[in-house]
Amino acid sequence: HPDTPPLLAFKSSTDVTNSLDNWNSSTTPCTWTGISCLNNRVSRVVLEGFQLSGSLQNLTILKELRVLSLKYNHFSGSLPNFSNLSALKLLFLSHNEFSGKFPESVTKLNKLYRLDLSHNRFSGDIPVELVNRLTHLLTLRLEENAFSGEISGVNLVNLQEFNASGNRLVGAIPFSLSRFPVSAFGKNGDLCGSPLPKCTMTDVNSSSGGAMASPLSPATTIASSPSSLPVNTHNLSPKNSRRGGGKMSSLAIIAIILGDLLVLTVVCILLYCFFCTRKNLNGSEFREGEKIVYSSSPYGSYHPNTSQTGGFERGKMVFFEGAKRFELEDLLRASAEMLGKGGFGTAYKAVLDDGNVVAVKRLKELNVGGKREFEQQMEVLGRLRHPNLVGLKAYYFASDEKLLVYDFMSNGNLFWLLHGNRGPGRTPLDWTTRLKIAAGAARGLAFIHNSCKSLKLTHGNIKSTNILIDKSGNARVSDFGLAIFATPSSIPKTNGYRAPEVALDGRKITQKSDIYSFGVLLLELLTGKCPSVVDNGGGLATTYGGVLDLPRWVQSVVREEWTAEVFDLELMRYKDIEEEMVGLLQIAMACTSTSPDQRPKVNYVVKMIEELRGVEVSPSPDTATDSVSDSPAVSEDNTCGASQ
Ligand SMILES: Nc1ncnc2c1ncn2[C@@H]1O[C@H](COP(=O)(O)OP(=O)(O)OP(=O)(O)O)[C@@H](O)[C@H]1O
Repeated sequence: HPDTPPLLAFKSSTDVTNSLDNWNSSTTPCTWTGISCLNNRVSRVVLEGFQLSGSLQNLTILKELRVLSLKYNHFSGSLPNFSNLSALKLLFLSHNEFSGKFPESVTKLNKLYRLDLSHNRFSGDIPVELVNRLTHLLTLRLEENAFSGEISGVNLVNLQEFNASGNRLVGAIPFSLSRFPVSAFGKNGDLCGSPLPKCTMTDVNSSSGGAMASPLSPATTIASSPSSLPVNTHNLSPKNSRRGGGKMSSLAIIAIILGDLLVLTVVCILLYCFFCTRKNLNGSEFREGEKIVYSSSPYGSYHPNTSQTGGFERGKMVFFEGAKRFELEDLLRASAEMLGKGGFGTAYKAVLDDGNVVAVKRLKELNVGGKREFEQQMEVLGRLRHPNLVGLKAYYFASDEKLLVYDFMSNGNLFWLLHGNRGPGRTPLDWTTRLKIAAGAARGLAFIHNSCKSLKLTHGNIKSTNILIDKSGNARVSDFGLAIFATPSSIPKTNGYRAPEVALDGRKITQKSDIYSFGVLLLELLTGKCPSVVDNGGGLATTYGGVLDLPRWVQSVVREEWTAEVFDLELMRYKDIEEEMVGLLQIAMACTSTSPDQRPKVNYVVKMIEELRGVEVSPSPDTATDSVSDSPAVSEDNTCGASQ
């Protein structure tokens, strides 16, 4: 095994008491005390309190290492160069006797999200600029060392846990750290600013001997972005601000003016490009805020006093019970904005003159069949009313135009919540919300599956863009029942959610295949990975038809007994949720069984999800009244009635 030699060398140089007695070359290291593997490479070394001493040098060639925890040992000296351990996510070295400067090589580990160097003998300045590169960092523990100098330039927005008490730090506490308790800064040289008392002239003077003498670090002095300035203005008294004036502040002013001019120029160029592009756009469909988006449709020349529109047949607008009525003309007059294009057509948000907001789906050429067939299907769909479904309010049918009018969901879709804006400014999707969405979507699907026993209704296209979030934050399933109109191009055979029997044998969509898609959706919630794109990160992805096969990937990781590895990094910040995450993972894996017969029925799926936490993931009390539609949920018989 490639990792055996470095591990045995590590044992021989550090394990004087022979605590690691089953470490020998006759077995694979994956079975040794404190070692776990992923894809047959050592991914985890957890040796806490084993009385080990000496150096970590031999561990630095374990390239696949993700977790290294050596708390409560007697390791000493400087840390070796860790930059080779580029997969490292968790590094716990507390309660040892490490010394020397802050280990700069650690700041190159850009996947790191927990770093604990506390209770050692590290000293010297903290290289703030380098530490700021660790943008994923959730934990930074440096307490009980001998670090000195300033931390005023620290800017780690994602940090959940921070402690620098028991050091020799001085100067202002930056704004990004001011949310941590007083205890995180206690027993230091002379720190000041929130949460500690305000900085005074003396604080500034006393810290001026350090390497970063002024609380105005060079980086913040030249920043023209307002976000980096409150750190200093917030913590300094006006007197101190004046003191920092003179040469420095005129330089700063010039830098700010130049920066702002640059920003202004870029904005002007962007605006110019934007308006030029809009001018050149062919057709009106893509223009936001325009009165009529359907101008390429026959309605462009519709005359209200005749039943014909420029040679086209005038169709009829059919409303479902409880939906507020409006005329087709109202819809055509509405200002509209395109929400997106899907396999079945284009969706628009339309604001009617009376302020009512609806979503209009303009179907493209589909396998709609005749008018009667279309109407029958709409009658079935229009009667489905449930707090976890997006209600179909009305439809319009003419030979050349088919429109579906839905309640508009103001909080976007699950795809965007999970994958949108994955970067520094992202708001993470917390675990409770994920669980609530999973439960809501399961209930919506259950209502579809149960609503008409004789028809065995299916959704046919479960995926994260079809799980919308209403104004109360509840999940609502949309786009149900359109799959029967699908043409080969409207739903790709392999979109990551497709059950294998449908994708490979072309068998028809069933309730069992819906359950498979729902299982993939649960995996998407758990892993944060997008099933409909090729995953290029890490070489772990198992793909078929060019897209990530999320169930197969998860199974391969779980088989390696490294279940924790599948969960979305974003979820690592929440404590005590492992049990619920593993519970939901088991449900997802049952739903994505390759054999349709082994997949659970939807009622059972709902029950299992609800039992993960109980009442908290139930719909909020105001859900029922949140529906834009006034009509109550209909009975089974009503749903079947129209289509039989
Ligand atoms: N009722 C609605 N309220 C708010 N947004 C909606 C509504 N219906 C659809 N959308 C959004 O409009 C966009 C396009 O939706 P659409 O259903 O046309 O395509 P899709 O979901 O990407 O693919 P498919 O056609 O395969 O379902 C999506 O971002 C979707 O979330």
